[in-house]
Amino acid sequence: MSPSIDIDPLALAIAPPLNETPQEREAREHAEAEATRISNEIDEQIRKERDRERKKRRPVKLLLLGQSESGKTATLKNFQLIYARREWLEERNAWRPVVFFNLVRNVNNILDLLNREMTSQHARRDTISSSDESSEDSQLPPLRFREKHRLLKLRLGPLKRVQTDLERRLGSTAVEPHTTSVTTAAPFEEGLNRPALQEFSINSSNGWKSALEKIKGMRHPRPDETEGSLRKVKDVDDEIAEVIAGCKDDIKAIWEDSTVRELLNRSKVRLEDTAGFFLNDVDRIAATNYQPSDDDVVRARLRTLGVQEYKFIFENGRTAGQEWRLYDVGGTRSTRAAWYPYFDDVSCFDEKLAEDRRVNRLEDSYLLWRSICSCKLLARTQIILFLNKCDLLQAKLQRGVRIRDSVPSFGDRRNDLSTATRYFQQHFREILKQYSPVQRSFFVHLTSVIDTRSTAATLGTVEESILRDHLRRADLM
Ligand SMILES: Nc1nc2c(ncn2[C@@H]2O[C@H](COP(=O)(O)OP(=O)(O)OP(=O)(O)O)[C@@H](O)[C@H]2O)c(=O)[nH]1
Ligand SMILES: [Mg+2]
Repeated sequence: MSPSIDIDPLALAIAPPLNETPQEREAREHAEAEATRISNEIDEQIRKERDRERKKRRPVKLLLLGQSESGKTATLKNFQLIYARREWLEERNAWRPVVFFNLVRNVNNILDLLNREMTSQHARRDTISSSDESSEDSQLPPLRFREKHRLLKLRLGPLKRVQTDLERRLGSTAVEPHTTSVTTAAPFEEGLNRPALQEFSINSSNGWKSALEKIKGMRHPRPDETEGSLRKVKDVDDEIAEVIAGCKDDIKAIWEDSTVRELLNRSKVRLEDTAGFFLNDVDRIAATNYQPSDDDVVRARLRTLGVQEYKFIFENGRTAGQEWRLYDVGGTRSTRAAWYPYFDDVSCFDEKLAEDRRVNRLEDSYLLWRSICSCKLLARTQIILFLNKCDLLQAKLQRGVRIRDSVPSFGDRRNDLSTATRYFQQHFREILKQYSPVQRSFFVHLTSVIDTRSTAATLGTVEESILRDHLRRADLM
């Protein structure tokens, strides 16, 4: 039998030559050691590179903060519109009932006001002798309501039921709060009583995201759902669209009526500035075949409850494949939680918080900003300030509203957009400088996030800056 069977050919190949001299042996061993060292170095480099890649590929986390109605969710929608287009298109139609709901709510707000005024005119007429001469209203000529107004009220009556139906479907995210038990603007104050946990849970089961999921689920039935139940949902949708389409002319008539406009003026109600305003788009929306446009979706309003986590992978651009996690928090005082880049609204200097009418919105913003800047937990976090709703600020100033009437320190400065935004920015910058535990840069953008085109450019800059910060941290880790 041949003994070669036991010999490993590889061992044979790398075995030192049999007639090796001591010098040759030393040279060989030195070369082998050098080769091992280089190989280990390469392995180490590969390991480090992989590690760095892994850290860089960690999701970028972005927390959207700001008062209620300051435009956080609208900003998130802009991110989705630009960077996750496919998903956006899949979701776009699910916003149809939300736009219907917003439009119907606009109309019902007018009807409520009209009802109240007409009823109180009746009551005043009945007690004319005891009228209050000193009241401001009595100095103005009474509004003249005609048969037309009575008929409009009657014909638009079914929209009340439509609103109730939609409210039931969308859940509490469709209801705007008018009171709060929380009296602080600052979410990070020491000793602050933390609100009930359920308000803060991620993916809270009653926020706008789940309302949307529910609507989407209704359109794409689960396998266990019968065709009948799907048809029912579709019927309800179409029925609502038909009722609204049937009211189109009356909706336009009530919105364009000069007496109603005067009533809104006297009541200091500016529906154009309210969340989810669609009365100027009735021709398009009050149609049975209505499909929301991109802009409609950005402007549609559902309140955020708790914290809504929204994940997406960049589909295109330099960072395609990078995961981003956006946390969209509810902005009412009772739902303010752990907050990051801070979004705010500057058109609000003369407005009060919806949930607490005693509090000026700008004052509340300053307090919030201070609380975020001084928070030790966020000391090394990049903060980006969006001074949002600049379009509404511009319109307000053009109407002649004077800033100094609500903000005395504004003094005799020019009452125009650039002076106002410079003034507000300066104030936010000083707070940042004074209250940040560690010095940090001040990043600020003047925005109108319902303008998707200009917001795309802003978000490009923001993306760049956030990623740079993200990569710098990855290097430090
Ligand atoms: N005109 C105008 N409207 C805006 C702007 N940004 C947001 N809106 C509208 O304001 C309303 C409220 O915006 P949201 O994004 O829902 O506000 P939010 O900060 O998420 O509010 P919460 O969820 O209650 O905390 C929506 O109808 C938006 O379309 C803006 O720059 N200009
Ligand atoms: Mg929101």
